[in-house]
This record gives sequence, C-alpha cells and structure tokens, in this order.
Amino acid sequence: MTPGLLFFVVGPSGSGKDTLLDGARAALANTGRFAFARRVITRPADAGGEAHEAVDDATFAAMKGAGAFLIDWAAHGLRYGVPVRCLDDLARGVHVVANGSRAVVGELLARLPDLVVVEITAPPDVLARRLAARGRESVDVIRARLDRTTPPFPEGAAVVRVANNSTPAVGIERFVAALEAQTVRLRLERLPIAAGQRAIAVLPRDSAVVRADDYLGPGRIDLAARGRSIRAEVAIAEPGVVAPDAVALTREVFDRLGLPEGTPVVLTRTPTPASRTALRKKIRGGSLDEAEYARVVGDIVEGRYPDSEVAGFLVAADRGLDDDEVLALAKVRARFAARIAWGEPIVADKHSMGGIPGSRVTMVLVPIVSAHGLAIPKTSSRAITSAAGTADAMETLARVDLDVEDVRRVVGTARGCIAWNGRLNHSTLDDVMNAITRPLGLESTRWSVASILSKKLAAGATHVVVDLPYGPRARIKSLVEATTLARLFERVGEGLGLSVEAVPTDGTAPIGRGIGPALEARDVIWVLESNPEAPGDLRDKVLHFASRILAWDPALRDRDVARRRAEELLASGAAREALDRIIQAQGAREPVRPGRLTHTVVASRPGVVADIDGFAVAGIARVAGAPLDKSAGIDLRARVGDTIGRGDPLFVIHASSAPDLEAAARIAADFSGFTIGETREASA
Ligand SMILES: Nc1ncnc2c1ncn2[C@@H]1O[C@H](COP(=O)(O)OP(=O)(O)OP(=O)(O)O)[C@@H](O)[C@H]1O
Ligand SMILES: O=P(O)(O)OC[C@H]1O[C@H](OP(=O)(O)O)[C@H](O)[C@@H]1O
Repeated sequence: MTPGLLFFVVGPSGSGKDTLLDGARAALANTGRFAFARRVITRPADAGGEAHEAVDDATFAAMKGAGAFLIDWAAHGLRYGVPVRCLDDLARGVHVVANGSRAVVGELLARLPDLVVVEITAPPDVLARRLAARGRESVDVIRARLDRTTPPFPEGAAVVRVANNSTPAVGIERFVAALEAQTVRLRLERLPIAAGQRAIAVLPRDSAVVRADDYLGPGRIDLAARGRSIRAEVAIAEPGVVAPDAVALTREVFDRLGLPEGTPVVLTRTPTPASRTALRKKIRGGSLDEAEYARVVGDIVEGRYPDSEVAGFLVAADRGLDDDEVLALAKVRARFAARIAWGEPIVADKHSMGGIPGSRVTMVLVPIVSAHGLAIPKTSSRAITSAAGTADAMETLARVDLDVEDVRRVVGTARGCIAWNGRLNHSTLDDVMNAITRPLGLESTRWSVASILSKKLAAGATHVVVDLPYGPRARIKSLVEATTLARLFERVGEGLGLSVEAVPTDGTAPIGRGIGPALEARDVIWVLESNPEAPGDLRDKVLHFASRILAWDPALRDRDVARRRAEELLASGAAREALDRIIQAQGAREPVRPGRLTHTVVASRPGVVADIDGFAVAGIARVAGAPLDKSAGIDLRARVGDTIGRGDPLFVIHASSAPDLEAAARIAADFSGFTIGETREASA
C-alpha cells in the first residue's frame, strides 16, 4: 500500500489557509482520498474561523505529554497541535491535509521525508486588509501577526506555492488543483540511455498512474521530490520497458535530479509559458521591449518551451534586432549572470570580434595594463574554428581553467589575469542558446553585442575596448559595417553603465607571425622582450589598444601620453615582468615550444605578396594539429606587400607528428593561402 501524503498548509496569518481548507474540504473530503486534520488549539471554540478542538493550556500540556500530537507549536499566545492519529490515515494510503506552522516544517520534515508543504501566499497589504475585515483579533494582535517572522523552509523541503491573491473561489480552485497534482506520483527509474543536453522522461504506455498519451506533444513535464525538480520532454515506452508505476529518466537528467531510483516523484505539466505571445510577436517580426525579453528569456531558461519554438525565436532575433532591442537583451542577459564586484573605479576589459589568425593582442595588452596598475580581469575563449584562442595560447605558459575565486586571487596578486571563460560568467542561458544557435550557425553580430557586453558586465568590468576587425574574410565585411557596429557597442555599453570604446581594425590578413598556440605565445614573448624578431604589426595593434585603456587613467587621460607610457612599460621590461607575475599566480607550466618537425612552404614564383588568406593558413595550422597539439601551427615568413623570389620561404609548418606534418604540407601544396602578384617592375 503506498502511504498517503501529509500536506502541511502554511502561510502568514490572513493568507487564507482556513478559507482554502474549508473549500478543499467541501470538494475532497467525500472522495475518501483526503482527510482534513482537526487541530487542537488553546483558543475558545466560539472564536470563529476553523472548527478546531478547543482545550485549555493544562489539557493541551497533558495531551502533549501523552503523545497525542504528531507535531505541535506555539504562536500568537496560543498552542496548536495536529493529532498523531493522522499517521493512521497516511498508513491507509489516505492523504492528510493539516493547517500548520512555517516554524515547525523542519521538525516535521525530519519525521516525514515525503512531507508536502503547501505555502499560501498573498501580498502584505492584502493580509492586513483581510485580518482587519475578519475582526477576530484586536488591532495589536493583528499587528503582531503581521510582524511575525519565521525561518526559511529547510533545504530539501518539497514546497508547493498557491497564490491566494484573487477571489476565494479562485484560491480554492488553485489549492485543490495543487493538492491533486501532488498525488500524481511515480517511482523514479534510471534509463541506461544518454541524451546529452536533452532531458527525456519515459512514461510506460500501460502506466497505472497517468494516461501517458496525455503527456505527449510539445509541452514538457516537471518531476519533483524533496525540494528537487527537473523539466523534461516526454517519450512513451511500450509495456515492459518501464514499470507501470514508474517514470524513467535518461542518464544526464536523472543525474541532475539527484534522487535515488525508487523515489516517489510528483509529475506535473510544465506551466504554459506566459511569454508565448511575446515570443510569437518576435517570430512575426515585431520588436520586443526589455520586459518582454525578460519574460521570454526567463521561460526559455526555465525550459518551458520546446526547442522548436526557441529555435524560431532565435532565428527571428538573429535576423532582426533594432538598437533598443540589443540594449534590452543585454540588460536581460546581464540579470542571468552574477556580477563580480571589484570595488575599483576602473576595471578594464577587452573583447575582439575575432576571426583573424594570430592577433594575440590580449597576452601583451593585459601585462601592459596590469604593469601600469589598472585591474584587468580578462577571460578568453578557446579556439572554436581557428587555430588557437587566447586561452589556448596562454595555456602554453600557465593554467587557465580558473574559477571565480582563482580570478580574484590572481588579479589581487598580479592586477590582471588571462583565464579561460569556460568556468566563468557562463550562464545557463548561454548553454540553452548555444545548443540551438551553434548547429544553426546563428550568432548575428548584433545579437553578439548583447551577449558580449552582458558578460563584461558580469565580469565586473567598468571600461571595455572592443576590437572590430573587418575585411572580406572577417566576420565584419566592411569599414561601414564595423563603424555601425562600433556605435552600437558604445550605445549599448552606455545603456549598461559601461564605458565602451569600439575600434574598427584591419582584418584583411593575419596579425603577427605565429598561428597556433605555442607560436602565438612566442610572438607575445618577443614583443614583451622587444626582440628584434617581434612582429611589428602585433606590437602596433597592442599599443593602439593599450593607449586607449591607459588613457582612462585620470593620471594620464591624454591618448598620446598613454601611448608613451605603454611604450615605456614595454621597453623597460615591466610588462614582461607583469606577465611573469600573472603566470606564477595562475600556475606556471613548462612552456610549450613550437613543434620540432617542420616543413617550409616556398614561393613557386617571384612577385609581391598581394594577399594572405587567413582562413586557409589557419586551416593548414589545424591540419598540422593546432590547437589541441599546442606546438603545432604556422610560422609566417612573408607578409602582404613583401617582394619575394621563387623558392623564398612563405611560411614554416610546425608539427609534432610526421603524419600531421605531411597532411598539412599536402594541403599547403594545393593552396598555401598566399596570392603572389606581379612585381612592380614586371607589371610596369
Ligand atoms: N481570496 C480571498 N479574497 C478575499 N478575502 C479572503 C480571501 N481568502 C481569505 N479571505 C478572508 O481573509 C481573512 C483571513 O482568511 P483566513 O482566516 O482563511 O486566513 P488564515 O491564513 O487562516 O489566517 P490565520 O493564519 O490568521 O488563521 C478571512 O476573513 C477570509 O474570509
Ligand atoms: O506564522 P506561522 O508559524 O506559519 O503560523 C503560526 C500560526 O498562525 C496560524 O494560526 P491561526 O490559524 O491564525 O490561529 C497558523 O495556522 C499557525 O498555527
């Protein structure tokens, strides 16, 4: 016999417990499935309100001493007790509904782990109005009841909230529905099936508890017990796969629920997303305001939508976001990430729209800025399609998988960090969005403005420079597009309270010589050590951004003065020492050297290097093994504009395995990425 459930109905005085209980008793007492506990209270029987058993203090104490109460408490100068005979009803499989106290939920939960707390809520002003109108207590007692506070519900308590903020009839209907919903319980089973990001709950077609087919379709279900819950889409199993009294979860969602097999879980339908009207308005091409985005994004994060509707929304948003919507989205996204407080007037940060091979600006910029003394807690990504992300290059020198506390410690020690963003300011929202936008190849530059700046806000930045490389093969195709995007970054930044300087830069060719983690880190060290081999274009780009960041320091303010300061910090080696401090604070690693196996790609004809296709060269670096093989990559030996002779080196491929090297050499032989134009003389 499955034991009944104890429903402990609590809520502030005036929330309507008695009212809803009376209504529920009228609706359910004759079903035989529910019993309503009659409380023992040291209050006169004719006081009005509930039909309790009235006793004096001495009798109450004697009853308590005789073990007559399952649970008892004191409140408002009165004593309350729930008769222990309720346990007999529970043992018979009858659910018991008792008017309770918030103050003793923990004590009762310890005795009845499957206790269901039903919290009745109503706005504070409504409570006061109702108690005054009820007229059962004096003004002082009412004030005392309204001022009463109780401890929060203990971890692990299953709490169902019922808003009694409408008419009594609506309140009673909600209350009865909540009680009924809680009785739909199934035994939890674990399916030995992996489903990745998807959460799948399998109901048996021959379920003894529910009509499984009623739950098929785009909606989802919530499974809850002991204060834990998950949301899942429904599949139905033919008889024999899942027990008729059970529901089975695929591996990942079973682990996320974190309850042992056999636990009785409550099955309820996921509430219909209240934001569906707004979602459909966007899909039809309308514009949403911040409140609408907050509701839609909230329902998406809560898993209330099937993926099909989320995808429709994201496609529509990807195709049309006006400036106000980008700002609204940025504000909403910022709410989903906890903000790190640094307690400093200037916390610098940088972002690049990326897509340009090499260009490891961050690893030089952060040491300069931190050497100057400004805080710069930089988090960076790993390569997704390129030969190296900043995190991959930095990881050739130090640990990058820092958590928030590590970042605080490192910045506290070294004023800056260069950490992998995978363990930081990553919100559930990103997981949900990326799971849909990545496979669809969605991520408009306008959409990413909201995402980028909301992360900067979460990281605690106050001042951000944004690098907008443009070029035929870059994400941003033209200077006009880059300038428009720059204005949008600065406008959205202002709306978020950030100082943002967005700068279009030349994205037509790789920056620096190295392409691949170790080779890019080598460029970085060369620039920081003023090595004659240091690539000048990387140094120039770093100084361009460093001067903007340092100019935010009131002591410098002027950009030319700031640039000279940045040059000094490079020339004096102070920036190089700053990088060492950051490396030590993050956790030094044995530096990864460029791969020892090499193959030099030479020019097949004389001429002038007219173009270097960064994607092609980065592709060769990836075939050589980058970024997983940090030593693999490309070392460029010729730049756009160089005059070269037949057989002159264009670049050197590095790898750590012969097959990788040979594969990369074959790709390079087909197309090196270099376009050699006529020499000036030849074309004259
Ligand atoms: N939805 C409602 N709309 C209007 N009045 C309501 C509603 N629910 C309850 N009331 C009235 O508010 C007063 C308080 O309701 P009730 O006694 O049920 O609250 P309670 O939570 O049991 O309070 P207490 O804990 O003090 O016993 C009563 O006069 C009741 O008639
Ligand atoms: O504030 P908490 O501890 O939740 O509740 C304290 C007491 O207040 C109410 O009593 P009454 O029915 O108003 O006499 C509740 O039923 C409980 O007994």
